[in-house]
Amino acid sequence: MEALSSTSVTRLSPNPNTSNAIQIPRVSSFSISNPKQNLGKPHLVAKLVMQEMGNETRRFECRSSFQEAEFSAESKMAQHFENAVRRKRLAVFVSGGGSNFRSIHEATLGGSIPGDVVVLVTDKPGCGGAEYASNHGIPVIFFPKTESSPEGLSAVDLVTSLRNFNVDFILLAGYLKLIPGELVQAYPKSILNIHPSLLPAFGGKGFYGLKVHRSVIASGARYSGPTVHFVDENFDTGSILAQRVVPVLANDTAEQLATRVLHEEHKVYVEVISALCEERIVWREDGVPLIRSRENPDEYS
Ligand SMILES: Nc1nc2c(c(=O)[nH]1)N[C@@H](CN(C=O)c1ccc(C(=O)N[C@@H](CCC(=O)O)C(=O)O)cc1)CN2
Ligand SMILES: NCC(=O)N[C@@H]1O[C@H](COP(=O)([O-])[O-])[C@@H](O)[C@H]1O
Repeated sequence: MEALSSTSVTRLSPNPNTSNAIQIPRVSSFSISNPKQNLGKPHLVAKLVMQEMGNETRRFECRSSFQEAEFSAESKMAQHFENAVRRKRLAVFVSGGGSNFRSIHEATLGGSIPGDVVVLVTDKPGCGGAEYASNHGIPVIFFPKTESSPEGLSAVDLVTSLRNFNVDFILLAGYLKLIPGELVQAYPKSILNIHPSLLPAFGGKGFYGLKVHRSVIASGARYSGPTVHFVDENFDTGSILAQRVVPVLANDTAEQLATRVLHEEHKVYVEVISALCEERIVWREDGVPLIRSRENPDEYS
């Protein structure tokens, strides 16, 4: 009887075009060295299929009649190593000054986000964000194509272009146009937006920039703050991932409140993008996304 020194495994590994490997896996293979294991005949090598049970719980199910194989410490380490080392490729969408874009870009350069901004997308080629991108050697794509701007890309061409850049995640940072269904479907659970109010309040069509802060002040709300959420096909209705609270002061102008909120935006967006790139987003059974703490993997926020 011939002993096997390794077991061939079919593994479902991250699809580079999705936020979370678990969603649309791509099949690859590797070996688990297993000197103690004797599966008998070589042609009866067990085919192991990794079943993704969420980011947290993973196990191998043995599809042969021989045995059920537990997810080994070694393969788990291999998975973590692969996730840890591959920097994610980011596309940022902007329409304005781009201070969130700059803070994201600086965090990628400074090491707090394990990813790289590989392309900037804008509907306003002359905006501050596009200028910053050009000055830093980041390619700029013009989107969308409209009657008044026929040089912009169509949604289908934008998806192709982002695929060509091997983009993993899309980050909206003050982008003021509706993201079309084609893009949402091409990047499931992989597009984030930051909005300058505590959603679901003060969101939706017409709520952007200073209009949001004016409405918050006029409402009498005593607290406001940014929300980071996944993008679905409507304005501001995607799953909420993180929020920060700031006070609304008695004599606030919209500009003062905007400055206070923007300060928090820069911090929370970088924190969330770090978690996304480190694959620390997990989806609760009811569909709410949570962030696993880097320091204490048993804690979620
Ligand atoms: N499919 C989605 N697309 C976008 C989302 C989203 O959640 N799902 N978020 C927005 C950003 N957003 C607030 O976070 C937002 C931006 C703009 C508007 C709006 O009313 N825009 C005006 C046009 C403004 C202009 O071009 O100057 C409009 O569409 O008439 C609402 C919400 C990004 N896209
Ligand atoms: N509804 C979308 C929206 O209002 N987005 C807001 O636009 C500003 C862009 O600033 P920036 O260009 O300096 O990052 C930010 O406050 C962002 O939350």
